[in-house]
Amino acid sequence: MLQKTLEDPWSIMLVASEQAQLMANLAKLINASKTIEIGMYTGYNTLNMALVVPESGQVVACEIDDEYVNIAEPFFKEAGVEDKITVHLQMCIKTLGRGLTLKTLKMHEKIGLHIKHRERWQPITSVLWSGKVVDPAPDDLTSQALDKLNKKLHTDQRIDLSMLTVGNGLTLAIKRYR
Ligand SMILES: C[S@@+](CC[C@H](N)C(=O)[O-])C[C@H]1O[C@@H](n2cnc3c(N)ncnc32)[C@H](O)[C@@H]1O
Repeated sequence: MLQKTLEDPWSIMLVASEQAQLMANLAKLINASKTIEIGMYTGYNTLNMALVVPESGQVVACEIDDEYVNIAEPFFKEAGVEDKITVHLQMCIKTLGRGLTLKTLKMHEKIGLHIKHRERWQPITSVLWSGKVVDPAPDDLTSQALDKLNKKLHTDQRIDLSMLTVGNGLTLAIKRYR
């Protein structure tokens, strides 16, 4: 899957392997049985999650580009985890509107979603966006959105935050219980 993805002109979108490994370990730590991937791309992290959730586990993957779904699905099958994965080929907002409650929630902020969730923690990738979040250009809406999200999370009293300089930046937002 990795090799196939690296042939794609947009392979820069691929999650960093050390991020994927950390998220898999965290998912194991909390015994996650359901995960959602918002922006699946060629399915690297979706497969990563499907390999760590239990047999009865569920991985929901949102993707709008069928080209990526077509790349991903044979690899899910080859890994023997296709029964755990449900791919929704549509705008993620439609899938998320179905009242999913999930223990681990990966939000790709480029999608521009603010998700209110009831679960404990949420990893968010690409929060550094190659450093462009430091001084977003006036026409760079993605960097502006990420900068806004980072600042919002930083002051949010409902969560504890860890922003890791791994890959393109990984934020772990952990809900406070008190
Ligand atoms: C940075 S890539 C995700 C990388 C991926 N999570 C991985 O494991 O490597 C973002 C993906 O989100 C998809 N996407 C963008 N907007 C979307 C939307 N509104 N709903 C669903 N998918 C979306 C894009 O087509 C792209 O494949």
